[in-house]
Amino acid sequence: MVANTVLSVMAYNYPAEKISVYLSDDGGSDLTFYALLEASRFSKQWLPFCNKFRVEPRSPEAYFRTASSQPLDLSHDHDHDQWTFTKKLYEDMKRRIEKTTKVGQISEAIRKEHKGFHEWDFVSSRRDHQTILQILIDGRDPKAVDIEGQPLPTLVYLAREKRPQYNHNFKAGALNSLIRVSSRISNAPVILNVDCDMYSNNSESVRDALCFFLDEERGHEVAFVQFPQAFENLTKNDIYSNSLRCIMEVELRGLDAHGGPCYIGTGCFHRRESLSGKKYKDANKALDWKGKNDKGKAEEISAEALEETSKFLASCTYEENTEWGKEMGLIYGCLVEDVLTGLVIQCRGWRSVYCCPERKAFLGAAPTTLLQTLVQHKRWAEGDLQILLSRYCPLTYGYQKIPIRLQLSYFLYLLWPLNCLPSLYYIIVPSLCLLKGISLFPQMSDIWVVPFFSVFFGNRAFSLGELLIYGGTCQEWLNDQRMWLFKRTTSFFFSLLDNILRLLGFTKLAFTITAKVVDDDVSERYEQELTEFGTDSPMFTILSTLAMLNAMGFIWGLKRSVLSEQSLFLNPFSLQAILCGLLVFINLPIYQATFLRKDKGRMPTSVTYRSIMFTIVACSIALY
Ligand SMILES: O=c1ccn([C@@H]2O[C@H](COP(=O)(O)OP(=O)(O)O[C@H]3O[C@H](CO)[C@@H](O)[C@H](O)[C@H]3O)[C@@H](O)[C@H]2O)c(=O)[nH]1
Ligand SMILES: [Mn+2]
Repeated sequence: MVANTVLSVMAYNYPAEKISVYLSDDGGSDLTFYALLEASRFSKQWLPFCNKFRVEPRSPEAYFRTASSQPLDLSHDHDHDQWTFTKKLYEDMKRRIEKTTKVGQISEAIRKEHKGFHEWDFVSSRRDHQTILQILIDGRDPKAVDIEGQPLPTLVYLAREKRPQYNHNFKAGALNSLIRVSSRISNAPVILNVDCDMYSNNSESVRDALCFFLDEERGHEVAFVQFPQAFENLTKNDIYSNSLRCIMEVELRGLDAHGGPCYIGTGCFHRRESLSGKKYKDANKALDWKGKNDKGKAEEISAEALEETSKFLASCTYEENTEWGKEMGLIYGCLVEDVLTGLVIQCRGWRSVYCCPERKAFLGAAPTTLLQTLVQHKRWAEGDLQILLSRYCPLTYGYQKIPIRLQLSYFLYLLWPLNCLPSLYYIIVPSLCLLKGISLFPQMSDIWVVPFFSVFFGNRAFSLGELLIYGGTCQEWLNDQRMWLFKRTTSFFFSLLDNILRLLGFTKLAFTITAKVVDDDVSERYEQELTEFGTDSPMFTILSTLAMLNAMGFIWGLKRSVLSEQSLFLNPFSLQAILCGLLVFINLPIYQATFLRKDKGRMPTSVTYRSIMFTIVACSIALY
């Protein structure tokens, strides 16, 4: 995966000598280093190949998967041979990397191939090691050329120093190390940041982004150009609502109109100055692109010397008593460091741009199980609420710095966690009250039902329309509704709890990396759009308990409204029963997973027992 990410960005349609690619390996693994070494060798074939055949996308894996047979327009036999040869080279490389990964360690023969492997003699664990900095391709070196003699981009491997006693600040810390190290080695004025689970899908993106930065009238105001996140592993009806279709297609465009999209962590081009803490006004004077572009003082010294002298920039102690993480680079202490950093940059007077070219600029891997999605959203929601409660709250921090429209737009996300409270209320209370016989809503014949209905159905119809316009399906909309429900009762609820615990001083931040590898039978169920439970998690206990509660409420509701003498319109319980009915309908996959399914992804019996117990307790309290 990493090799493909790297190759895809090395192969941008842009002069290679102006591109430098840095890989940050927070896992500090020699296997990753090995994969990068293989990629650096293969790039000598791959880059000219991409140019010649106008390859798209430029991740070899993705390209050869879609173009598994040769393109038809190859004119010469020679071209055919080159195409087949490159494909074979790629497959050989892939096989070697997979074999080594399976064995789990680097063989002696490979270790001899590069001096960099010796660094791992001193690595005691992935949480405790020195800085490892290796320049695999030195773009300044006249010998660093591809098979056609054209220059190659610089390629650098970095595993920053890790020590157990230091706080590493997760991704933000990794990016800040990269910013410093790259400023010594290449110091390019524009930085692209891509997650390791994505690849460039469009070789023109660099040029697209530069169009905004270099715009004669307004380019100098632009701090970052954000591309939407898109995923290649979604199912037909996007069962876990991972496409974030509405956010990417509607909301971020809206933010763009209000002063600029937020920074969403990946697929984003930054102006280096905006990341180094400069205010827009100050930076403006220093905007001398040509002068910055040459490699400056690094020109004379050798790659080894450059490695040695740049290492300290990625050490644990470098940031002590500096503004890094506070005013400079990405801001620390927040689980959505990206959104926070984007907000701070905008408040310094810069603007940002949202760029959605027809051909997707980046494609990534979305979570493939329900639990992964819920955990990911818990992390996001937790970070969002953190911003809301911190001194960076857009309303106060952004006051008179960014337009009020933009301040309010941020609340769209920052209020996610608090959303769990009304949702839980509407899920729990009406059901319990049905059991007890308390009527909450007016009768259907009452005039007050009109505003209630129009808000509820108007809102749902609107979201359905939005989704359909942007290419979704009705089933996808239904899945989306279900995921909203699930996220609100679990992810958002837990993120709220965790925030409270953190404010009370009980817990520390933990970044749970979104898992990427799953078993074959799990991915098979994902393809079939079967909701995956299968593990015993408190999140599932909540979902299952609520589903049972709603079912009880619905049964009682039917009894109270249908079996009574009053007509549906006059019965005080009918609205409550309808609400429970809707919830039961949306929860159908849960009942199915609990009572009908036999596969490994069904609801674990432990969860079922526990939730039956909770439901009985809740019902008895309500009834007596
Ligand atoms: O200690 C860490 C943790 C994460 N990462 C990197 O951060 C990226 C994102 O992590 P991932 O597990 O893929 O999380 P996602 O939930 O997919 O990330 C989304 O949400 C994050 C904010 O929580 C953003 O930073 C990401 O860009 C966005 O894709 C990956 O490239 C990781 O390698 C680190 O370098 N060091
Ligand atoms: Mn990711």
